Amino acid sequence: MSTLSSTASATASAEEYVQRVYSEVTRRDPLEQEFHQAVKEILECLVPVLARHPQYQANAVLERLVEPERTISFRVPWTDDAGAVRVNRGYRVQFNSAIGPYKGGLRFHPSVYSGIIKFLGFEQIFKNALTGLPIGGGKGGSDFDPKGKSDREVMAFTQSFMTELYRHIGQDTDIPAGDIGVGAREIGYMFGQYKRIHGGHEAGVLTGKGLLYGGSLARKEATGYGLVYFVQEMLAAQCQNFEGQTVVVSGSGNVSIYAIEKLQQLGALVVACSDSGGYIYDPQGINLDTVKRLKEQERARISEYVTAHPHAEYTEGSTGIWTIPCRIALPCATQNELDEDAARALVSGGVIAVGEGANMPSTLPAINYFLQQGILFAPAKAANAGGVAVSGLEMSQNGMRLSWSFEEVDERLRMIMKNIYRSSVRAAEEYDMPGNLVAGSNIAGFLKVADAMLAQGVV
Ligand SMILES: NC(=O)C1=CN([C@@H]2O[C@H](COP(=O)(O)OP(=O)(O)OC[C@H]3O[C@@H](n4cnc5c(N)ncnc54)[C@H](OP(=O)(O)O)[C@@H]3O)[C@@H](O)[C@H]2O)C=CC1
Ligand SMILES: O=C(O)CCC(=O)C(=O)O
Repeated sequence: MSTLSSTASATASAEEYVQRVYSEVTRRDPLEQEFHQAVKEILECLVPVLARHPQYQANAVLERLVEPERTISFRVPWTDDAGAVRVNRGYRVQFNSAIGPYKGGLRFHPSVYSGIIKFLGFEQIFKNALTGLPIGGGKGGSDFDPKGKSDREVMAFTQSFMTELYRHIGQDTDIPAGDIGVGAREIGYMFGQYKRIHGGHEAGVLTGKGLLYGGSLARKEATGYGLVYFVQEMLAAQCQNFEGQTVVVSGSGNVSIYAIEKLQQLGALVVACSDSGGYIYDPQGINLDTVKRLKEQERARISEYVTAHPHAEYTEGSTGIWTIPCRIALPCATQNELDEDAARALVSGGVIAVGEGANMPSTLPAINYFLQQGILFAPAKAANAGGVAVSGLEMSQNGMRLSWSFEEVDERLRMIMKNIYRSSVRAAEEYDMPGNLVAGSNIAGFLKVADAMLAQGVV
C-alpha cells in the first residue's frame, strides 16, 4: 500500500472507532445530552491522533476514557427554616485518576443531573492534564438551589451533603472545590463538617478554602485572571492587546467578576455583564465595585445595578447580551449560553476574539461558525484552567504547610496559562490544524492522559 492510501485507511479506521465509541455512549445513557456533546467535541478532534497512533485503539483507551472510574449518587436530607424536611440528590463522578487524584468542583444548581456532572467531569480530565499538575478529573454537585436560602439552610444542606461525601474524598484520593453555586461560604461549611466527622485538620481535602484556614491567595481570582491571561497570549500572537478594546462578559459570578477586574487593569472597556435574569449595558464601562457589592455581599440581582447607575440599561433575558457590538466576548456563565445565532450576532457586531470562561458555553455549531469565520477562539478546557491550576497550587501549599504571596501565585498562574496556550498551539500544528485551539487543547490534554493510562495497564 502507498503511504497515502495507508494514511487514508488509518483515518477511516479511526473515524469508525470514534463513531463506534460515541454511539455506545449515546446508547448507554440516552438522556445525558450535555455529556454526549462534550464527548463528541473531543472525539472528533482525536481522529488524526488515533490514526497516527494505533496503540490507543488497540488498548481501548477511548472506551475506558468515556466511562467514569466510579459514580456516586446519594440522598441529601435537610431541614428548612419552616421545619420541613427536604430531600435533594448529591453526586460525585470520579472520572479518571490516570495522572493524579480526582480533582474538580461541586455545582449546586437546580439543573444538575447526571448528564451535567458527567460532562463537567469528562472535560475536567483533559483540562487538568493541560495544567501540567498531577491531578485527575472529577466533578460533583447537587440539584440544591442556594438562591434565596438562608445561611442556616445552606449550612444544613452542605453539612448533610458532606456527611455522605466525606467517605469518598481525601487529600490523596479526591479533592472537590467550588463551581456554580459553591463559593467560599459553602466550602467553609463543608470543610467544617468534614473535619468534624473525619477528624484532624486535613487541609488538602478541599480547595477554594478561606484564607484563615488553608486557602490560597489568588484562588478566588484565578479562573477569571487565567482566562484573561490566556486570551492575552492569543491576541499577542496577532500583535493585538486589550488596551481600549470593548468587551462583553456574560455572568456576574466568580469567573466573570475577576475576568472583568483583570480586563479593566489591562485597559479594556467592559460594557456588559449578566445573570440568569437579564443583562446590563453600561457604555461608560461596568462599575465593578457595584457588581461586587451586589453579587459578593448582598447576593442581589444584576438588575439592581441600574439603581446605582441610572445611565446604564437593564434588559430581561440573558442571551440578548451577545447582540451588543464588541471586539472581545467572554462567555462566563454556563453551558450552551452561546448558540449559532448568538455567534452570528457577535461576528456581525465586529468580534475578533472569543474566550470561554464557563465550561462548554458555546454550542458545537457556534464553535464551528467562529472557526470558519477565522475568529480567535479560546476553548474552555484551556482558557478556564487557571482555577483548577491554582487549586493545585493550594494543595501544594497545604502539603508544605506554607503560604505563598499573592504575587507568587499569580506569577505561577500566568506561566501555567502561557504553557497551556503554547502546548495547544503546538499540538494543533503537529496535527495539521494550525490555529485551531479547540483541536490543539483536546489533543494535548488527551495525549497526556492516554499515555499515562497505557503505562498503567488495563485498569
Ligand atoms: N469557579 C471556578 O473556579 C470555575 C468555574 N468554571 C465555570 O465558570 C462558569 C461560572 O462559574 P462561577 O462563576 O464559579 O459560578 P457562580 O455561581 O459564581 O456564577 C455563575 C453566574 O452565571 C449565571 N448563570 C448561571 N446559570 C445561568 C443560566 N442558565 N443563564 C444565564 N446565566 C446563568 C449566574 O446567574 P444567577 O446568579 O442568576 O444564577 C451567575 O451570574 C461555570 O460554567 C463553571 O463551571 C470553570 C472553571 C473554574
Ligand atoms: O478548582 C477546582 O478544583 C475545580 C475547578 C472547576 O470545577 C473547573 O475547572 O471547572
